[in-house]
Amino acid sequence: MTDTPINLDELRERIDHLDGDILRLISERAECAKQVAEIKTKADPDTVFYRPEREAQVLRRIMALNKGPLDSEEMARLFREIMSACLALERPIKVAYLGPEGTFTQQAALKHFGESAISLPMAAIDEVFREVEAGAANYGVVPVENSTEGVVNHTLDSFMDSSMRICGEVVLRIHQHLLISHNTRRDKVSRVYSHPQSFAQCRKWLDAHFPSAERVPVASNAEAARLVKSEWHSAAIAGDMAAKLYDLEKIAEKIEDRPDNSTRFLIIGNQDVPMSGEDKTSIVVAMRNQPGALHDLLEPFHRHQIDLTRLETRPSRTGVWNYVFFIDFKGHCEDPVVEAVLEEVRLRAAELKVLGSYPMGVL
Ligand SMILES: C=C(O[C@@H]1C=C(C(=O)O)C=C[C@H]1O)C(=O)O
Repeated sequence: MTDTPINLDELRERIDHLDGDILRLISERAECAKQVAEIKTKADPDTVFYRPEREAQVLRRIMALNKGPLDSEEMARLFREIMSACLALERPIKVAYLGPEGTFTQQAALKHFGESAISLPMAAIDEVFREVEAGAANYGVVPVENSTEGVVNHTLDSFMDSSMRICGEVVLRIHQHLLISHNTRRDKVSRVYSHPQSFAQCRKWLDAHFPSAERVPVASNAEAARLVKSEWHSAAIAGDMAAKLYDLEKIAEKIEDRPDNSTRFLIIGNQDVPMSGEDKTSIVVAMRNQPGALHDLLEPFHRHQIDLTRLETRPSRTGVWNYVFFIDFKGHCEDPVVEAVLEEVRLRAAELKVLGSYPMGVL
């Protein structure tokens, strides 16, 4: 900016002018995205318009270019919505998620795909998998691990029986609140509803503030919020989306015991995602039940200096899958070093399945 405006009218005039420019530029961008879609359709009528690796690159570039005063995450969120709207011009993406409406998984789905996506609540994790497998939804969103409470076993188990690929990940900071309805007597709260994971995340806070309230576990935080609506002596622990959906009042905010409480969600789909430059790969490996099996499995990763980000064990359900390990590591399966490691692991394992390579969560 060269000349500094001095009064309110001048500033507002300048803002109107800038808004006109922004509007024109967004429309131009949307025209470009439409043309990309036309080119893609010409090359292949069944093409998928959504490109996770390209979107991750766009967002990373915006964050790197941003000089403030808005912080980079905020700026990336705005661009996330612009991309979401551009993509919806062609065909809105349908995303199945672990419902009901108002859950953190829905929040994760909208954070990843933007508000122009159509989000479809499912009653269980395996239903999310089935909906995407059947083609009724383009993608699915399921929770996989929480920093306080650990792994979501249903999700790992669903991958064992499914051909779904992992197309992305999204990490959400989880803030839990104590919510009441307008007719709850706040001095008479004798019962608290929530999902068991949320109770576990707020255990110390509840022990300190509501030691004698009955804790009633329910299927989701959103369900907890719904129940509170009609009970004058109950409260719910849930997040912002559920609070807004059921119009509840927060009597205590951010009551999670750990300030860094976050949950990682996976995006599942039918797509193999090309390299974005900063990627992760998830595999599931069955090892024979013999001494040193885990060492044999991990040794090639160590030798090739591949950074493991997660290792989980699940009991196998068949004879072949003696020990089943879920491993996440940095790198893409088309990277020659990763290819070499996977080849070595394949020789040592009873079975190896690559669940997908995908961009590391940006937002
Ligand atoms: C425009 C494209 O298609 C979609 C829209 C994008 C965008 O608006 O920037 C990015 C990736 C795709 O999801 C593209 O592939 O470049």
